[in-house]
Amino acid sequence: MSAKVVVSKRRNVNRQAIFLITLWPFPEDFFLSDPELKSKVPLEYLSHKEKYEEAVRKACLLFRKVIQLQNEGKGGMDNFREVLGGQLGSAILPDGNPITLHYVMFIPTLMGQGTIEQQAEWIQKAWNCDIIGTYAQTELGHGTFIRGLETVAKYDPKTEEFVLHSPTLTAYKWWPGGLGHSANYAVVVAQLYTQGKCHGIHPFVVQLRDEETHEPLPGIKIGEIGCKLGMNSTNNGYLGFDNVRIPRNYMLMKNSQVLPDGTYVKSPSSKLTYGTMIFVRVVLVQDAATYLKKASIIATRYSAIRHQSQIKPDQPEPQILDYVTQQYKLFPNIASCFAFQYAATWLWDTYNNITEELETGQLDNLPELHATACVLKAVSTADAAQGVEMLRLACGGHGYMTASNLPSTYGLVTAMCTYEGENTVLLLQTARFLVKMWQNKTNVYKLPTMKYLATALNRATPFEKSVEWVIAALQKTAAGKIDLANRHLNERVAKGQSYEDAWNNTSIELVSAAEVHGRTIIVEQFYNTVQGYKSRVSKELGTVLEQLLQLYAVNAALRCTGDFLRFTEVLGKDITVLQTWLEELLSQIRPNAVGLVDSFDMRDEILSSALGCYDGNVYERLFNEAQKSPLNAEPVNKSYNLYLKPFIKAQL
Ligand SMILES: CCCCCCCCCCCCCC(=O)SCCNC(=O)CCNC(=O)[C@H](O)C(C)(C)COP(=O)(O)OP(=O)(O)OC[C@H]1O[C@@H](n2cnc3c(N)ncnc32)[C@H](O)[C@@H]1OP(=O)(O)O
Ligand SMILES: Cc1cc2nc3c(=O)[nH]c(=O)nc-3n(C[C@H](O)[C@H](O)[C@H](O)COP(=O)(O)OP(=O)(O)OC[C@H]3O[C@@H](n4cnc5c(N)ncnc54)[C@H](O)[C@@H]3O)c2cc1C
Repeated sequence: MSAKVVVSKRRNVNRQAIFLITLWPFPEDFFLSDPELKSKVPLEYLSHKEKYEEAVRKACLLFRKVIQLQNEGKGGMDNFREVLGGQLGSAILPDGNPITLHYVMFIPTLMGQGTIEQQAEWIQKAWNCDIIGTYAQTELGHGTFIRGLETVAKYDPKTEEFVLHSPTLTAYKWWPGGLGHSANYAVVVAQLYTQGKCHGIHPFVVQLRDEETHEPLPGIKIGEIGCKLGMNSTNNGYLGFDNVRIPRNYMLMKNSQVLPDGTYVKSPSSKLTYGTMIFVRVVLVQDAATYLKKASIIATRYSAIRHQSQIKPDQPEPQILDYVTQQYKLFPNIASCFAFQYAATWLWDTYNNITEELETGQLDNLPELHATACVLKAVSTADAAQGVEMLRLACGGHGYMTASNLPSTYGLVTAMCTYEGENTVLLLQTARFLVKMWQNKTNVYKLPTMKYLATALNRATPFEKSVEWVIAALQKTAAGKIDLANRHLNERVAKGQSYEDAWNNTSIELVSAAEVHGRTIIVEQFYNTVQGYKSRVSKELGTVLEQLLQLYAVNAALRCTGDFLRFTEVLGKDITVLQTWLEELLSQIRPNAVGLVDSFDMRDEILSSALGCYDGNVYERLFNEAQKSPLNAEPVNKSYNLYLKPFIKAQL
């Protein structure tokens, strides 16, 4: 990963804004210049079935090109990450990729949960795409509470096979990407029974379809779940089993095993089964940054083009970018792009370090990684979804056009708040960990993202207009909220409630405490990154990064004013200083706004937006896109003579 300075000079605003980005040596042109990866007809004018068929065509070509690059020694996992992620991936397949799960969850699960022998058996086939897999965990009746999953896998020692069965309709797998018509294998998460005892959920490799004819195998009931808010080419499917037999060694046995006679060998930790879910949550923070960057570019460039109303009666209509309310919609989201990018990079490095430890049997840091991945996925995806919607609204009617690509981007980013762990549930997971740390304070000193909890509660944080103060105030607020929630938990238990009831009755506070903890981590990572860059970049870049950091921090503080007044020494007058500081920063960032989003370096083909093109020819592009509507192929539609005309005549 090489960091370079990209200088973006906008001719029509004649300003220089530079932005430090991490450049992946990724050959975008190799994909974007391929005519076969372009849609002949805008997707929105295809049928549901045509959209899926077009997505499969493109996905196969996309991955064929990635494998070609790999065979030529031009990159490996990074290329997959680029074509699967929210940048190039969603540009080529804006309605979702039906093969994503093969790479994002099927292969990682084989690697994370399979023995060496099983990896040898399955991984090459999967990498060669001899088989296409998905990850089938969620059921019609359960998505969050995976210990409640109903699909069963009963071991038959006579034949040394597992029998998979869906005892109820709610046991049907429901949601897995690519499951409907694309994948022919799946990792299926099921309740394992052997020797008459249930040992909880475990992962199994199951063949779903014939490798030649793609026909569903006997006992397999399979299909797609229908239209959704977005991602309608992802081919999310359903899967029911009617006593389907698989060999014993189709149970992924890295962590726990079933011996030929049916003896169950327990895993060193039941949590290791959850490993795949951490990986995706970690990469989703990067995707949240990517989708928010895309929407920020579109809305900021459009705001520089759009002229509307008057600020002064004798003046021409200004760029809407000059309205402070518009700047308030745009600039904090631009700052969030940087914040989530830096948090994603830090989390990715942390994940890789801890995953290496897990390989050596060291589980100490797994709980903190889980808690941190949960809260950063929840906060970044929620903020990104809210931000994309705010940026769409900032573009007025044209933001509501499909041609703006903002509705589709919203459909992609808002799904992230649900999949890979619904956000509230993940925040509660983080809260569970925080309360445990709080109750057992000796552990807190060791954990990097937690050590502030040891001192923050009793530390004086007199107000000052600085990022350092905001971080200290957020930390003190997080500690105060965890402490208060813990006290309310104990009070409820003392009044006779069970711990579980007390937990449920305190859960609003617990979720809120976890969220503030997450924001503390994000601001601190942003701060650390900027401090690290300042000595290595030009003064002007350092100034811009500092402005963005301050904007992100002061906006985070203003979102917490109620809690700040409760848990820190801040006073009402200090909140006024924060508000004024925010307005000063909006004005300081205004000259660099377009340059900053330019430096996200997303080409027009990636943006796929009539509003966000680099040349700014918004109106011509909107009008040209309108001509692609099939309705415009003829001046009078047949419905006139069939319905309208008789209707009108009948009224005369
Ligand atoms: C490459 C880039 C491209 C990106 C493209 C992306 C496209 C993506 C496409 C779409 C893809 C979408 C694909 C999909 O959507 S795949 C389906 C995703 N589904 C989920 O994420 C389900 C969410 N539910 C859960 O995670 C569990 O059921 C929870 C945890 C909520 C409850 O469960 P349970 O009832 O058991 O909870 P417990 O509270 O008793 O916890 C028990 C203990 O376990 C620990 N624990 C729990 N979880 C983990 C964990 N994960 N790692 C490590 N540890 C973990 C926990 O701390 C606790 O420890 P302790 O406190 O007892 O010590
Ligand atoms: C686009 C998309 C793609 C997906 N892809 C896959 C896939 O490939 N493979 C797969 O296995 N799954 C997949 N999923 C399913 C996804 O993982 C689940 O939707 C998710 O885990 C949430 O579970 P659920 O839908 O059952 O919601 P529920 O768990 O029923 O949640 C519904 C509501 O109940 C609340 N709730 C639930 N439990 C608690 C609790 N303990 N405390 C407080 N509130 C609670 C939630 O906060 C939420 O508000 C996908 C989902 C989507 C939207």
